[in-house]
Amino acid sequence: MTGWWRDAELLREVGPALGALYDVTPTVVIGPVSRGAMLGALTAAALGVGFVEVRKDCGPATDSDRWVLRTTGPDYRDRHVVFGFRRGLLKSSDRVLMVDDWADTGATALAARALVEDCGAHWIGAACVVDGLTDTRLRHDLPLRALLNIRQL
Ligand SMILES: O=P(O)(O)OC[C@H]1O[C@H](OP(=O)(O)OP(=O)(O)O)[C@H](O)[C@@H]1O
Repeated sequence: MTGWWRDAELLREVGPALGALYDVTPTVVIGPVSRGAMLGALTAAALGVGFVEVRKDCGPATDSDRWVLRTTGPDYRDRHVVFGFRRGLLKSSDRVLMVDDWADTGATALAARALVEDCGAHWIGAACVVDGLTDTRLRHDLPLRALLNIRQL
């Protein structure tokens, strides 16, 4: 999928398209490293809001600020990944859109939602390029919306 960004037109259009998946306008976009961060930044720029990178296996040991951290359930590679960011980057008044390239188990998106809730902020949902959810209930429960379903690839 990373080869898609080589196409200039697709690169220009993907941020606005992801940003249009929900009617609610976010005040901030978040995206997990690495591809979610790249796409999230494009989406935030298209929406005219800021962006927060959800970092992987990184935390307060690197600085003195307070962090929020969540460990995923088993993801598509059966890993338990610790995601987080500095607590001060999200305010309780924020409306937060998560962006990623694809979802499989949904473990990454569930951890991102938990982080947003830990900050007392409003979670809008996850916006992905490809919906490959194995547990289809998560599509509604997260919620998760996507530009493509994996069956279309
Ligand atoms: O629904 P899940 O099972 O959680 O899987 C989806 C996640 O996995 C991929 O990231 P990956 O961990 O491969 O990181 P990368 O973007 O750095 O390649 C993808 O970019 C999502 O973030």
